[in-house]
Amino acid sequence: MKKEQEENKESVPVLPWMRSPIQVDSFSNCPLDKVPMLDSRLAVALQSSGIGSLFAVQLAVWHETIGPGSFERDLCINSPTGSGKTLAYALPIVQMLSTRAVKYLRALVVLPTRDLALQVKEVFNTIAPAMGLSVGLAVGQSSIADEISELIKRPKLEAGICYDPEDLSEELQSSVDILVATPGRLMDHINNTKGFTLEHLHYLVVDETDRLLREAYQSWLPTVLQLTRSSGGSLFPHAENFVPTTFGSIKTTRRMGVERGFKGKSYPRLVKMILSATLTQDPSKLAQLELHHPLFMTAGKIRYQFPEQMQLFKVICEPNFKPLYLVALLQSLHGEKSIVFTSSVESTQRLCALLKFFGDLNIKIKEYSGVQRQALRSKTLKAFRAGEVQVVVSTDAMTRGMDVEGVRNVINYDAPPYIKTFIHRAGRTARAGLVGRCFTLLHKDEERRFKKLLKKADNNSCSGHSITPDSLDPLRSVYASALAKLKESVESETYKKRKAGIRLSHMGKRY
Ligand SMILES: Nc1ncnc2c1ncn2[C@@H]1O[C@H](COP(=O)(O)OP(=O)(O)OP(=O)(O)O)[C@@H](O)[C@H]1O
Repeated sequence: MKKEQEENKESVPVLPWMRSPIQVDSFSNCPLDKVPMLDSRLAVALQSSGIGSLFAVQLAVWHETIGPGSFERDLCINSPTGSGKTLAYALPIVQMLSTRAVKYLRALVVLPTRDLALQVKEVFNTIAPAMGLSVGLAVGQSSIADEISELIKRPKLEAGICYDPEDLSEELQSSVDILVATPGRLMDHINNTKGFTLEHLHYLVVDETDRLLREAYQSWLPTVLQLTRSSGGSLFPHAENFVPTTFGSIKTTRRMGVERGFKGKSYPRLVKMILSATLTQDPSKLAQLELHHPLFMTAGKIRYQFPEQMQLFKVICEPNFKPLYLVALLQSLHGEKSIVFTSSVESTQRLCALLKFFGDLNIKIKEYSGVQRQALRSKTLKAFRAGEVQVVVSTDAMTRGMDVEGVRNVINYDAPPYIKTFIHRAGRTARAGLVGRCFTLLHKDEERRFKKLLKKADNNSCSGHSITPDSLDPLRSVYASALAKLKESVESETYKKRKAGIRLSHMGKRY
């Protein structure tokens, strides 16, 4: 409810700087050889990963960073799902850091989940090595010891000499220039890892900002800002080791009324880039980021947008027969890669079990949710990416940012509760300018609410998609037996759980 109020309240931005944004859609795709000042090594790396031109948002951000904008302002980017926001920030950061003389941790990218962080690291991996830069990951995928050995370089010690551990910690150095992290593991390293420091940080990217700002995660944001804040003298004591590029440096002139006390003075500062397809416009939330003379970049007039190539459909289902409609719909899609979203872990588990009891549907279906082990989630994603799995039934754990090539359909098995959820779920398809379809299964009495929800977004025309009796009727008897099997399996599981619970409570009494 609170989120819904926020969505309505924010339709006209309160903050003056948000009312005159840079319109991203006034830019168009630009071939790499026409991108001003793009390092030729970067162009080669991009081309070898199949990228021949920059998308609109990438060019717009390039303009404000490497181009005339010269990283003068912090960037707040609201651009639709699949429009290429990751490269939009990765490219200028990599190009800027390529001239660095000494290796320090200079760029930090924070994401809300492990899978997203892994994905973003892959993007950096396609361009950073070509520029001599290394990228690290702090997400808790491996043990903390393994992660530390990836992130921190130890000095080579001479055999036979006794070293004071305190002296050694002074000599520890970062092995990476860019770190992609989730807040929890980031805080672990800040608090406990010897040699891990943010004192040389020049770039902070907060991807999926609205989601990250909603969660406090051990006060990660105030901590990062505190650790990178000026302490009176030079903001970055080792800034002299950072050689500014010929394209513009991150030395910036503070403006009066923006940061008091720095009028006319120029010095390096922490550059922030925040991004989302549904960027918050709430002043109190944005204030937490302590933005420097922020520049708002957005695509289109309405904040919530479905990708242009997205087709929206609603499927009206008979009461109690939604699973039947889902199966008929999946069959009509003939094994195209699809994601089915449900409203909860329990709903995901039950729907997956029910689909299995339907017998051989000729479609490989897997479950994905936040309560699964990371290894299992990664395995599912890998199989889905490879096309070995055609349908993933997921909770909203897959809603944001996940980029799986070839997803043609998103199916809202349970209607999305908020427009933000709808935008992010639907945005798993129709990415990078490709076509995609989003189906929402509804009961008749949900239709009005759904219509209201859609009105909040641009590109919102939604057609009816009917599932014909021809495709439903042959499935009815299988459905009845699948339901009976599910009921049986749920009852046996409940019985087992209850029994285990009784045993545990007995043990509790005994010990
Ligand atoms: N210039 C480009 N040319 C071709 N493909 C691109 C280009 N830039 C990005 N892509 C591809 O577009 C897809 C979407 O990019 P990305 O994941 O960065 O989108 P996004 O805007 O961050 O989406 P979301 O809001 O859902 O996180 C990816 O598969 C990426 O490889």
